[in-house]
Amino acid sequence: MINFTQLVLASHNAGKLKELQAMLGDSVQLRSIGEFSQVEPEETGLSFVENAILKARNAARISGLPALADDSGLAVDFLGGAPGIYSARYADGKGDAANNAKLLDVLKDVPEAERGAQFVCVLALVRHAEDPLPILCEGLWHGRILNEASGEHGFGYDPLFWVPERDCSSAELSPGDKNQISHRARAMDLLRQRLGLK
Ligand SMILES: O=c1nc[nH]c2c1ncn2[C@H]1C[C@H](O)[C@@H](COP(=O)(O)OP(=O)(O)OP(=O)(O)O)O1
Ligand SMILES: [Mg+2]
Repeated sequence: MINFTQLVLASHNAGKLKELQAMLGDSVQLRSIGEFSQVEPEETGLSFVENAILKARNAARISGLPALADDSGLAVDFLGGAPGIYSARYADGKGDAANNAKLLDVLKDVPEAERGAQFVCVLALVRHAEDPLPILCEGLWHGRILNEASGEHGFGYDPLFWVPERDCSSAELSPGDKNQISHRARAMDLLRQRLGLK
């Protein structure tokens, strides 16, 4: 069993760091790749898995530490799974508010029954940059896209994502509640099992 006490998180997204560190607890310290480099790798893969591995390898190479990457996004049924791996770049890199505005606009005449969507999270863990056997864990979270933003917590598309099991938006959940049930929580649960942390 590999014993990780320090991992570099291959992400420049502060929301992910907060959530993943809260899920891991004190046994593993996540260090942000921002401590080592501000340069973000180009996400050239065609799948969440490819982009997660690419980001993890890049962070391991730069930091010299084992690296965890999170590639995630929102797959909207009506849009055939878009924006998917392009979720962060949906409004051409203009950020979360612009991404959300674009999604609301694209779906503006779509009825509730056709607004189903999933958050997707793939976690990739590599022991070093050339690791031939990355650990991969996936989590999905089913919900639907609201007609307007609601809630202040979380990040990204959280204000637009209706969570049926809680009858509120993902941004209306407390951070602790979101971390129990989200796509990221499900992927992290599998990762902890794989690492023997539970
Ligand atoms: O729990 C979530 N709640 C709301 N939105 C979320 C969530 N999880 C992913 N998302 C959205 C944010 C971003 O639009 C895209 C991830 O894109 P993704 O490339 O994986 O992350 P990123 O560019 O923000 O940071 P980085 O690549 O440095 O890890 O999906
Ligand atoms: Mg990204």
